[in-house]
Amino acid sequence: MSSLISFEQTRATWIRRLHLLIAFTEIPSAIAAWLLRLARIPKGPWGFPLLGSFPMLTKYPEVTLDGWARKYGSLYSVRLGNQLFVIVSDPAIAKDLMVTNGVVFSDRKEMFIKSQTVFRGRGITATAYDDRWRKHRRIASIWLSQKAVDGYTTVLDFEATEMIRALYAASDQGTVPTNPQTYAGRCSLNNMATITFGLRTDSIRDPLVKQALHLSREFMNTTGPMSNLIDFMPSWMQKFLPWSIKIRGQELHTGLVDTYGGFINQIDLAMKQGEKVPDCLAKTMLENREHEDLTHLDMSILASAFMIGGVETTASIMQWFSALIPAYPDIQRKAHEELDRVVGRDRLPTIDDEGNLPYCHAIIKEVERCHNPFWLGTPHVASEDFTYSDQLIPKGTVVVLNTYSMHYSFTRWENPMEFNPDRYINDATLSSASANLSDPYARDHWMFGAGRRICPGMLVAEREIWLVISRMLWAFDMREVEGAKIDLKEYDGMSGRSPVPFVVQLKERFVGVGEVLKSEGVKGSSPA
Ligand code: HEM
Repeated sequence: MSSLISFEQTRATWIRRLHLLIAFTEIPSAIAAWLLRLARIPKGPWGFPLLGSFPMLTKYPEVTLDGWARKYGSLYSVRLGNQLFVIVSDPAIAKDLMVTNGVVFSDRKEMFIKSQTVFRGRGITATAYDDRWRKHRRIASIWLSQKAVDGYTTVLDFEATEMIRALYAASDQGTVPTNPQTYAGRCSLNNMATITFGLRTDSIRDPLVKQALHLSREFMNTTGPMSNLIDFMPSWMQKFLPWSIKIRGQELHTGLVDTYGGFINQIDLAMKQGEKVPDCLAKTMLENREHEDLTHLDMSILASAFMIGGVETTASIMQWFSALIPAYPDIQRKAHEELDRVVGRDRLPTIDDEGNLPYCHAIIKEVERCHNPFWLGTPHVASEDFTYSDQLIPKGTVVVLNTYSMHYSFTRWENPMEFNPDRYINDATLSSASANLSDPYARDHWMFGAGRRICPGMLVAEREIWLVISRMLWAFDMREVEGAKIDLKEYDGMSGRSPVPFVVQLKERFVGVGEVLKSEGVKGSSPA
């Protein structure tokens, strides 16, 4: 017995040292995983309760969590450093916890990098479930409600056409292999910049495109929900150790405040000088700053949440669509046939056509199922002890929605790994409506999260994505470029995913595409 204790004690000491080693040196995950395996970490249905699973979760944590879900079931726990996580991989459990018991499961963890360093406890997404969150979410809703989105759909329409026209010009009748990623990024950026600041960029060469896309990419690369060991270390370690990620987080914070806080200052000055300022989020915040008690930092970070939450995300779906679709000529043919029949060749599809184009609508849902940019969403936190199915979820537990397992579920979908829009052909709902279905197994997908913290930008996101993808399908026959295979396995980003750089051949689908794009360009004008 005593030898067992001393063996366990020795082992525990070694394991503690091993963790310190990892913490101090941030050694590559593969070596760390090997070392932990040598230390014979105890495994069980509740994951790795004592030792932490960080090294197994650094690259594509969703894949590891999916493997564990298949082994341990739809509700299991994992410990990373000092933090307990519960991983939810089933729609009914997700609904029970995050929707039905939303009063308990709507808090956020104060992540050291995302919440404390980059967003400084602001920006809605990283805010605790408190009065500040309610206030900021209410202000954001003024610009994200159905009425607001209806009001600026002309902007979304204009930017989608602009994007297709720019791609048409760049690809030069399909002779120039083209990477659509920056075009998609600029389209989403212009939409959000118009809504947030009443401004837009004129071309992909505008310096703001580079700066804004860099900031949102850096955010995706530094704020993974399970990828920064520093987030799960004691506060003295966070404070005093020289973590490289800390410097990146601080630089990102400064970049956001300089860039987006700078626009707020310009708008403030213009308003004080009596100049006409377009209606936008920044103007709403400045007009209400005293009444709502908003500091410059509050406004800068709220604006940053729009410029991050609303750019990389929608752009990512447009990019995944562009990367996937060249491999499916039959699917494109079916979409083209539907577009010819319903829309014709004299005009572009619009928002009003969506209900009459079920196959194109299904393609979008299927892209979102197969390539959710946020596989692990933004985790929620239990604000009190909660017992579920006889298992205690202690206060402070981080609850992760494992959408990877839910989207690739063999129980819900036939051949889930296959890209097949037909599975959604009878689902005419928008995802924002599908999220309210009472049967959680009937929901289309979980890309926008769940419960009280569900993405408030769903309505605008869905419209943007529809306008761009339906128009790309209308205008182009998209093919892979010979010798430039598109990689769908690897991807960029820690918290949000987008494809690694690729090129496609964009051939005009029929003679006359250019004429329609030219005339639609004349019809539309930027409201910004
Ligand atoms: C494809 C596009 C988008 C995806 C996949 C997406 C996904 C998400 C997810 C998963 C969450 C966390 C939900 C949860 O906690 O359960 C979220 C929250 C949020 N999203 Fe989006 N989003 C998208 C577009 C947008 C847009 C266009 C905006 C516009 C400003 C936006 C603003 C926000 C904000 C402010 C939050 C924080 C909500 C809160 O914590 O209360 N998102 N989003």
